[in-house]
Amino acid sequence: MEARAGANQRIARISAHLQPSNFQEGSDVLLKRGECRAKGGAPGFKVAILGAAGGIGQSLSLLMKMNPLVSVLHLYDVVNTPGVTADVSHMDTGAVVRGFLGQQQLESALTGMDLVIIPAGVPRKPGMTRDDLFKINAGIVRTLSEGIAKCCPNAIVNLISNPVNSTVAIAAEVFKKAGTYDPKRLLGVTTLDVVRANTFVAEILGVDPREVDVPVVGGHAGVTILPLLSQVKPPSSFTAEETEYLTNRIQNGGTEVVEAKAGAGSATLSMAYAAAKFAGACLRGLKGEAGVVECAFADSQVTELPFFATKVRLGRAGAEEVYQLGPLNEYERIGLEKAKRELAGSIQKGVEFIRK
Ligand SMILES: NC(=O)c1ccc[n+]([C@@H]2O[C@H](COP(=O)([O-])OP(=O)(O)OC[C@H]3O[C@@H](n4cnc5c(N)ncnc54)[C@H](O)[C@@H]3O)[C@@H](O)[C@H]2O)c1
Ligand SMILES: O=C(O)C[C@H](O)C(=O)O
Repeated sequence: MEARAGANQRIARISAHLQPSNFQEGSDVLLKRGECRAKGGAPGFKVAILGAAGGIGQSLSLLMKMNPLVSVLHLYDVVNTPGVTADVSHMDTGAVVRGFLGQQQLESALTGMDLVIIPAGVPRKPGMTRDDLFKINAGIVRTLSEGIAKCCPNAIVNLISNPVNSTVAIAAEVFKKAGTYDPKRLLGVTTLDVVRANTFVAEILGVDPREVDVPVVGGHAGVTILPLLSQVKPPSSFTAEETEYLTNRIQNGGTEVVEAKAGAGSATLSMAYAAAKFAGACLRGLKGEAGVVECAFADSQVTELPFFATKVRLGRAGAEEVYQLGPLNEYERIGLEKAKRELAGSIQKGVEFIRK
C-alpha cells in the first residue's frame, strides 16, 4: 500500500515536470525526470552531446543511448532539446537521458561529464568549402569550449564541428587560456573519412567493408584528407587509376553528400554512425580496454604541425599514444606535402581567432 502511494507520488512529480512550458522557460524539467530514473540506471560514463537536436545530433543521441557504457546522457542544444530528449528517453536502454535548452543551461549540461561530443554548428550547402563555415562555427566552438574548461576540464572532447582543421585549434587555445589544456583529451573526429575509405576500398576489392582497415591521416578537408592505400589491411595493391579514383572519392566524400542533399545539409547519418563509433572507442579506452586504436586529429609531433590526424591509441587518459605515419609511397609523400601546406593555414586561422 505504502509502495503504491510512493509510486503515485513519483508519477505526479514526473507528470508535472514533463510540462513543455516549464522546459521552454529554462527549467531543468527533464533533468529532474532523469534524476527519478537514475535510481535504476546502469553504471558507466557520463556523456554530453552539444548540438543534440541537429541532423547529426539526433541520430548520435539515439546511438549513444544504445551504448551500454553510457550511464548518463546529456542532450544540449539552443533549440528543440525537449522533443529530442523526450523521444530518446523512451528507449529501454540503461542510460538516463537529460535535456538542456539554451545557453543558460550549458553549465548544467556539462558539469560532471566524462566525454563531450560536439556536433554543434552550421553545415555546408553546395558550392561551399568547410572553411566557409568558420565565420559562424568558430564562435560556437569557442563558447562551448569555454563551458567545458569551466565545468568539466577533465572530460575527453570529440570535436565534429567544421572546419575541424581550425576548430580543434580554437578549442585548444581556449583550454590553454583557461589553464586546462590536456593534449591527450582533445580529439578532432575524422572517423567518417576512415569509414568512407573502408567502404570505397571494399567496393574495389569486392570484400566486406568490415574486413578492411584504411588509415586516413592529415586533416578533415579536401587534400588534407590523405588515405594511406599502401597500408590497407588486408594487404592489397591498387593500380595507379584505382589509387587516383579512391583518393579523390575519399577526399570528396563530404562534397558528394552535400551535392546529393542539394541544399538540405551535409552528411548526418553516416557521420552519426562514425561519431558513435569513435565515441564508443574513447569510452572503451576510458574503461581501460587495451589496444583501442582509431584515427583522430590530435595534438601531434608526427609532423612539424601542432595538430595532425594519425592513428592514436585510446586509453584512460585519452589519446595515450600517437602513432607515426609508417612507410609512405611516392604518391602519398606528394599528397602529404600538399596536405601539410593547407593544414598549416587552417590551424593558424583557428589559433589567431582566439589570440587576436
Ligand atoms: N567532422 C566530420 O566528419 C563532420 C561530418 C559531418 C558534419 N560535420 C559538421 O558538423 C556540424 C553539424 O552538422 P549537422 O548536419 O548536424 O548540422 P545541423 O544544422 O543539422 O545541426 C547543428 C545543430 O547545432 C545547433 N547549434 C547551433 N549553435 C549552437 C550552440 N551555440 N550551441 C549548441 N548547439 C548549437 C543547432 O541548433 C543545430 O541543432 C557542421 O559544422 C558540419 O559541417 C562534421
Ligand atoms: O562535407 C561536409 O561539409 C561535412 C563533413 O565534413 C563530411 O565530410 O561529410
